[in-house]
Amino acid sequence: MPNQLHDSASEAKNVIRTHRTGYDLLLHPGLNKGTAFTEEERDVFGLHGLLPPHIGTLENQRERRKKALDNEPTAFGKYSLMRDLQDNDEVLFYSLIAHHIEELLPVVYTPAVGEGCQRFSEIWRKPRGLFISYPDRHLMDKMLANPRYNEIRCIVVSDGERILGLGDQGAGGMGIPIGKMALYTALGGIPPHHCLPILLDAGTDNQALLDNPIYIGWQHHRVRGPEYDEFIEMFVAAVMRRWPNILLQWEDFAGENALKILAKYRDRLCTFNDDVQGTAAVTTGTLLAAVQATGVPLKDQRIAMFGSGSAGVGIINLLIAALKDDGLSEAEARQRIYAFNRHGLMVEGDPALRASQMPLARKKEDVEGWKVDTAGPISLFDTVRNAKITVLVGTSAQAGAFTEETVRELARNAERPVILPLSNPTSKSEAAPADLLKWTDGKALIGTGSPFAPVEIDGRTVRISQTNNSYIFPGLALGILVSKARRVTDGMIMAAAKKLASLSPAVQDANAPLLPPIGDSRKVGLAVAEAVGMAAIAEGVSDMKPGELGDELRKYVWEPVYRRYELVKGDC
Ligand SMILES: O=C([O-])CC(=O)C(=O)O
Ligand SMILES: [Mg+2]
Repeated sequence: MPNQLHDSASEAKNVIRTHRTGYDLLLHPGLNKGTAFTEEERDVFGLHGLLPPHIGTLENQRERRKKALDNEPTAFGKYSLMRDLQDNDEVLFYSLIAHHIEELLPVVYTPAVGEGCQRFSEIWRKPRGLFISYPDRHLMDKMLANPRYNEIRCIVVSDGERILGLGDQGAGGMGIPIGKMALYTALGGIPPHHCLPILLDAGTDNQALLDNPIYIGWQHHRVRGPEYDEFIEMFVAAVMRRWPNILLQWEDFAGENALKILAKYRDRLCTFNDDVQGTAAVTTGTLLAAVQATGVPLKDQRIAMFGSGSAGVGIINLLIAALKDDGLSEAEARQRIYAFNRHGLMVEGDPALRASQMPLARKKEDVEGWKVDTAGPISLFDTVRNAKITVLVGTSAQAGAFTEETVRELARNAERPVILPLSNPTSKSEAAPADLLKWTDGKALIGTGSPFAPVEIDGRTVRISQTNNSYIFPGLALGILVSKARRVTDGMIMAAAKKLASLSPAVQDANAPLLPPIGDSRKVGLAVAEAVGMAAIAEGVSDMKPGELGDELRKYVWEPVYRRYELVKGDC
């Protein structure tokens, strides 16, 4: 019997061949069809009696689950139901999402996933993905060796230290790799059995978790310094031994670690950090679209980057590349950007600057002669006023940081100011779109990190675009996997950003939203994947021929439909 049949399904066209029968089959979320097993399959696989007599369809099943969701009043309750469904029947889970994408993405992903992580210990039920804790680090090879993981091609890994804007959630951070990989499949069409979410449990400094008797993680303060670096190194080495061609996505590591890890590993394997590069691509893509709508080229915009964690640094680096594409030199490009840490505008000589922030600081002479209201670090308001900022981007996790005074000042500098409060989840957003539109007389072009309802203003309805990396990472991953890219280059990230910008409704109509509707995310994912694959080929990190890519993409993409099952006799 071929090895891949040993512990997972092998798909040949629309047939699944498996040795599992009875209870064992029904308990496997990748194989379970519930009441949709046919009469013949119930005979062959020994399912009679384990299932009620009704033979259902995927449509019946969706209806049943949708009713249960509709009856659940809270977002967390819905999240919990969807997590259970995913661990019970993956085809049904993805089919339900595909049919209600606008409604269910905010349930399985941001913002509900935030509370899902905070309360992960309350709802932990079944194994999904891998928990690798620091005390178990010497068992890594053994854990990864399980034949269940033979078909894995991509991993999303977190250490739970900076979960969205919610800080350290310890092992509860596993909700994020699970949620991101759900979008790999839902939006990128990546087969679920190719995906492995991993949580590296290096402890937690969240006291509430350390004190909580039902906390599922390692109840210990975070391991830091050389021990932490060694833990990450052991992990990467073990992953590369097991799957030499793996795609490894880093997610929600604390800022300094995120940047350090990315710099250390990006030339050693096929890897990217979504908070650094995915967020950078969606933000740059949105800005490229927005500037077309404003009629003022990117090189003539003045951008305030409020927040300089992993996302802020990633965005600035990609924006500099985009400004250079627009004809500026590196030095001129840097002059266009005003970057903030939590104290204020970063200016050279400030002892509070971290190493990664130094290159982002303004020169002292840039701010000399500014009229400022407050002593100490320069505020966002004073920067907007003095530097005549036209674009405001927030990655600070400081709710309400874009105040009325600041936004009204911004509106004096541009006919159509661009405002992107990107912090997640909704409770951390730097501003609410309804306020931004009110304070700018409806003129602001807005993109938010979390989903927001449309806003009524001056008799029109403004749809709010969700500038979330979900427009990028599923397609980026798909493009990488299909082109068999060996590395993730800056050119591939920029190609994703530009492709997204080209799909913007605002490019056709300056009053339309900046990004395509969430309901089109799957189409966006495919388009981004193709652009990424082409860039990988152009940059020499993929050996595929450009003409082959489209066909390979279409062949690879997985659809949530039930397949016919055949029993394979095995010795296990
Ligand atoms: O997950 C999201 O919605 C966006 C993201 O990566 C983050 O906020 O860390
Ligand atoms: Mg993230």
